[in-house]
Amino acid sequence: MIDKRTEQIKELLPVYFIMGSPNCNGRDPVNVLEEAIEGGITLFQFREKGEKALTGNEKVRLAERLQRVCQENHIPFIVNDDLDLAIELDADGVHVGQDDLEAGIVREKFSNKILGVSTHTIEEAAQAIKDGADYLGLGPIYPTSSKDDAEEVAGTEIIERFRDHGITLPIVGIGGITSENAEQVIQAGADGVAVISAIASSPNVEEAAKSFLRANNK
Ligand SMILES: Cc1ncc(COP(=O)(O)OP(=O)(O)O)c(N)n1
Ligand SMILES: Cc1ncsc1CCOP(=O)(O)O
Ligand SMILES: [Mg+2]
Repeated sequence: MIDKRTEQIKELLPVYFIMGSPNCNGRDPVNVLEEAIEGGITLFQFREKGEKALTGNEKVRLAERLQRVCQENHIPFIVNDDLDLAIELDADGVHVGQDDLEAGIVREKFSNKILGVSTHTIEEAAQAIKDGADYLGLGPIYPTSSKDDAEEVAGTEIIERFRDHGITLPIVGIGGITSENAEQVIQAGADGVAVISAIASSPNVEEAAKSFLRANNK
């Protein structure tokens, strides 16, 4: 039986927008986020990484501004990697990968919050599920220029493989996803798509977000 929490998490995943200041082409990330919300994004992850990424107090201040926008619009605010920041801000959740803090430790220290885990193999997924993950991030599905240390491109086959192994946890595909290929990701068995550049770098952020909603038939 699929429980209520799983259903609630699935509802959040259709258009999962991820960004930080390096992804916004010099624009104020607050404006970019407001436009993406206007376009219908369903979840937001603050990922302050890459060239000229903010650190220390500046990072915290930006996170607070973005969190406020999320709160005003009832969009859950997820923090990438940084559990201390998530605890400090009382964020709605954390996303960790295989090189980050162990998911089990995050679950212990940040119980009752949303926990997302990046996995690339069935074994990693089994461990993430044991650790209490709420959803799995699978990718990169397609080539991406938003993550220097990305693993090899996995294609939509990785999603089909996880589903064929009986993994029923909510899944979001990530990496090189555009409104043109998003439907294939959903058809492979994902509950949503996680997107950086196709929304953050778009000349029309609101329209870009809307185009993902259409691709997901939402
Ligand atoms: C939704 C989602 N899925 C996967 C990732 C990638 O996480 P990770 O492998 O830890 O890489 P970084 O994003 O930390 O560079 C993600 N952030 N979100
Ligand atoms: C964070 C991350 N993890 C795997 S691919 C990726 C980058 C996704 O960015 P884009 O949507 O611009 O390809
Ligand atoms: Mg990480």
